Amino acid sequence: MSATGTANGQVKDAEIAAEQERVDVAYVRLEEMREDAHRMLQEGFRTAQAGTKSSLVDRDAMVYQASLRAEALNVADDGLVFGRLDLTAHAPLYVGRIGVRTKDHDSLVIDWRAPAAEAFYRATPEDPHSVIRRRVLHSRGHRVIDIEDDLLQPSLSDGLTVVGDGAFLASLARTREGSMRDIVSTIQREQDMVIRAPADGTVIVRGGPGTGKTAVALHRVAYLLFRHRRRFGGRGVLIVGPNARFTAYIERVLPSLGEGSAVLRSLGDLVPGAAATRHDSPELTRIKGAGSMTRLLRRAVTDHPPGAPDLLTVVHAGVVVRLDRPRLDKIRNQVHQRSQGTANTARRKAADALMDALWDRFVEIGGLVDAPGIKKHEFVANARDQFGGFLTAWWPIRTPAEVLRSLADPDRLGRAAGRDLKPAQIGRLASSFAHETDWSYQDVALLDEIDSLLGKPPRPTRQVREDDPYVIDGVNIITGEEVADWEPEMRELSMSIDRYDRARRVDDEAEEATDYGHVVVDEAQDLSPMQWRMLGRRGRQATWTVVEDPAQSAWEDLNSSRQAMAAALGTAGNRKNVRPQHAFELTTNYRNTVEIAAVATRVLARAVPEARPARAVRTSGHDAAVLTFPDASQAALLHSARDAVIDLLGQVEGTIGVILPLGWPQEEWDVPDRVQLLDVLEAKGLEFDAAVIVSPEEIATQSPMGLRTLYVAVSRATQRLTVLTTSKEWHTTLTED
Ligand SMILES: Nc1ncnc2c1ncn2[C@@H]1O[C@H](COP(=O)(O)OP(=O)(O)OP(=O)(O)O)[C@@H](O)[C@H]1O
Repeated sequence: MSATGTANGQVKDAEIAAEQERVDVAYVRLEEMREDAHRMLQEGFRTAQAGTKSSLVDRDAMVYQASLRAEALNVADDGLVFGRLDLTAHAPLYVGRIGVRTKDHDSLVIDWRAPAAEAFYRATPEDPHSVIRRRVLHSRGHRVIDIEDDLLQPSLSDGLTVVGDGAFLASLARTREGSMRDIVSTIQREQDMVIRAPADGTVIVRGGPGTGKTAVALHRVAYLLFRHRRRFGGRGVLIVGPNARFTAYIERVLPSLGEGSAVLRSLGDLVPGAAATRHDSPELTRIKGAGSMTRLLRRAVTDHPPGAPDLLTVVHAGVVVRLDRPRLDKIRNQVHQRSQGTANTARRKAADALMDALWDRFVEIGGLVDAPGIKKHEFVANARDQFGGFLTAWWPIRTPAEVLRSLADPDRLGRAAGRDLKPAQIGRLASSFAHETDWSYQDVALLDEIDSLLGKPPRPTRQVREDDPYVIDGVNIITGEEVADWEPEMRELSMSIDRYDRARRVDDEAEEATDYGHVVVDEAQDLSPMQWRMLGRRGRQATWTVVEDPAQSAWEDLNSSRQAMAAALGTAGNRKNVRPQHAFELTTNYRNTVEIAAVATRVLARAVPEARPARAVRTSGHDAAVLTFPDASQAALLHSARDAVIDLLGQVEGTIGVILPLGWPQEEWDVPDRVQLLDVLEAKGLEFDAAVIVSPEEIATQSPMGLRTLYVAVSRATQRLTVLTTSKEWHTTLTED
């Protein structure tokens, strides 16, 4: 039965009041659960005072679990219950942010991720999953303010009231506050299929702008951590987005779902100690991102390091033994070949090889005639004392940053590049590495590659090994570590320090775990092969969720990138090892109004003629404004953009994004904080209530994938879009079908 007319309001109020009673009961119980969690936390701290080592470990685990729980319970306090299902053969079920049970373990609210909640998202009139009526409860804090019903089996609905007036569509039109929100109460069926897809292998999600790819990927993380906590909670979940602006935009979603344990990183800050601050030019991006950089970097790591000596001289029994540069180079090459390029780890091998070569040379030049009967180990013991300093300079322990900076020398870069690059490219690439203070996004992937080629530096053992041949005058010349002749108690102490260090390293940011159980990659269409290699190293055993829209790709050579992606995900290679892959497509655009989507579709038709646009569902009655300023200068266009912003400030309440071509000045405007100026690459994945696009003609032509980048720009707005162009032709392109 559908309530109509003035009665509608009263019926609805009565229904809301009834739901409120039910919700209040859940909140009372939630409060008790929070008290329990706090008691557990305190219990944990009391155990700490008891003080034995094993109780400390128990304490840590207990406090950790209890604080996670307390956090999740706090988060659930806002809009705890958001759904109700009336079923054919079961009492009504309530769906909420977390599961709530009575003291006797009867279910009051089921967690949205639990199997029983699936029907809330999946049921349709064609496939009702025994649901008669689905009801969404909209709340503010503890108060239910609106309800919206869907009747799935009208023939069975006797006695059920049906109310609602399109609150879902209305919720899509809400004002944006600058950061993304969770969508638990309104997840759509096709989105739910992705969120609950099998945990094995790889899930690939494609869809146009605004189809909820990012939202869905984040909810999938919450789902996986809830259903497979042991598996994914232990090894960790990594979420990677394109840039720091984007990670700041999405960082509140998981905490709002009670999930604080996933690691969120941008492509620019995946490598500890190297934060990217800029994008390279399209040409340099293409060079640095290409898979052939692997070869170049391997050669750079195995080359003679800058400043390394060209001559080793030792004197034994009056015999002068020399190893010159060609001999030294040969030794270096052999050691690298045997150690497969992990240069830092190979220092001990290098020391051994030098010793062998010195001895061979000593014999070769007749040393045994001058010092008859001398044994190799005597010669070696003597020679070692003389070559400690040489070894540190000739085989230095290097950092990735030093190696990359060393390629600012065009000769060195030319040697490393071999035939992979043209001379002009070498010059431009070399000067890009001369930046002293800032790395580019692509540089970060190169640093990571170098890190894997260098391997870990030899680790100090903190144990005295008097018999270690490389301990000279109390210093281990391989690791650089000082070793005193410690008393046994000291040895004991040093070992426990070591244990402590290892334990601490787990939550030390600089040494964070690099092999995750699950990796989520957002905006994956933009990744270069080198970036895929960087991600692959963080998920060697991982399952993956990859989210992308090829039509928004800024990366030119999608094919090479696809191969690198398959290698990272373990979906390439022979059939036996191939991990299963589940592909999904999202088809509804929840962000743009129909009017804004129409402009985006016109750009898409030029950028990727064969692509199918997603379907926008919300009409606003406001067409996009495409304003033409023939022959306007950059300054004049920026001035007009500012005027457009001032107009928009009166039209929308939330955020306004001014999207500029790459390299345009992002000048200071005297405008409220809700206005942001950014370049097109920074706009990836973001959304604003209103967007102002400046110079589509320049965005479209300033890189080979410019049209696709423009497609990103025009699909950011939820309510209003203004475009400023100097070109009549672009005016026509954007306004006429
Ligand atoms: N089921 C839903 N209920 C309510 N809002 C939704 C739903 N799905 C998506 N949205 C909203 O639509 C907007 C776009 O979602 P999202 O940013 O995840 O899209 P996307 O596919 O990642 O877009 P892009 O490709 O442009 O990065 C967000 O504001 C999101 O909250």
